[in-house]
Amino acid sequence: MSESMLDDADEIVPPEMRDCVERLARAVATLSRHIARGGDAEALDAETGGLNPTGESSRALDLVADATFRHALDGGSVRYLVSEEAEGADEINPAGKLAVAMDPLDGSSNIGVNGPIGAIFSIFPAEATAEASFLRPGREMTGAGYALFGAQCLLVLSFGRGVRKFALDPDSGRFRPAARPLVIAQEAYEYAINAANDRHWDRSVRSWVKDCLAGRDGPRGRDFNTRWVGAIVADTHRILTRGGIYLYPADTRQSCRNGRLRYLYECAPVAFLVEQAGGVATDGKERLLDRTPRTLHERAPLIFGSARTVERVRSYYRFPDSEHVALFGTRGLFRSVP
Ligand SMILES: O=P(O)(O)OC[C@H]1O[C@](O)(COP(=O)(O)O)[C@@H](O)[C@@H]1O
Ligand SMILES: [Mg+2]
Ligand SMILES: [Mg+2]
Repeated sequence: MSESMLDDADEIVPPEMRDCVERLARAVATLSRHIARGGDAEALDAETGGLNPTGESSRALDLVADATFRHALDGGSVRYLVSEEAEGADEINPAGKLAVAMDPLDGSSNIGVNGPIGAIFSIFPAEATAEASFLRPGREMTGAGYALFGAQCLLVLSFGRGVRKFALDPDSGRFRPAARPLVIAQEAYEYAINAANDRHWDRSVRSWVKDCLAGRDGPRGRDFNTRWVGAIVADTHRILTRGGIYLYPADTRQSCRNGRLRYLYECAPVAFLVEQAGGVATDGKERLLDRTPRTLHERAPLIFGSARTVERVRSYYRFPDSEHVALFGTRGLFRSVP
């Protein structure tokens, strides 16, 4: 293997995932350079004329990212690869022992405005077929991570023993680990939701948001803050760093009846990282990682973040709104639930 891309990789990355992670890290560093010297954001953002498997139009950078990761993984320890940009799973090395599902470029709508974008992936043990490798409960993944191309180029990884953050040092071209693991605050008063979808939400979500918006004058008795980056990787990173909650629930739009984000390579890796950082990820009713997708590009509702804050939203799903205020409002019986 060529020189490691990550400092302290021996201590942080399990041996069976080392080759895969080194290759992913190399692809991230390559992409970071490509984005930085891309010059004209319009060129990276150019529509290719093609649609991805979930019907969204692909941008030039989506395809560059997809090709960069494929090239980096070629001939390594990954047997099967699923990408947001390709319909089926590809067998890239029959001798490989791992299966990787990825969104090679997340937050495509931010490309043209030089906003935060990223890449996100889950790693499973490869089974005899691609279906058996991917169409299984998310909790069976053995690793997950994301790259965030923001003011810094970051790589955030978990292999089931906490969450570690690395920053790319542009001088050495290597990823340096942060001293401490990422841990999510148990409670926070900042939420992320695409409020333009208000009229499509169900009663539980609408009444939770309504109570947050009412601030200190409402049943919650305190003011909230909102944030929405439009790239799940960047919204996740903020929550891993300073707490909060993110919601992309199912809604009444045809395309979002089962949520907006794709389970295998958006919801599930986020859920894995969030749980490893001490947070909670749910579809509103069930633990996200207990879902088993039936198709590779299946969508799922996603609510995750600070444990007590997510628990509060779950209570809105469990109780009709009037009952809810009586039980959990400022003067309710269970005032201690945040
Ligand atoms: O702005 P919208 O359409 O509500 O959706 C936002 C969500 O869609 C996504 O951008 C989808 O990712 P892609 O850019 O990979 O298609 C999420 O990262 C993000 O949170
Ligand atoms: Mg995405
Ligand atoms: Mg994408």
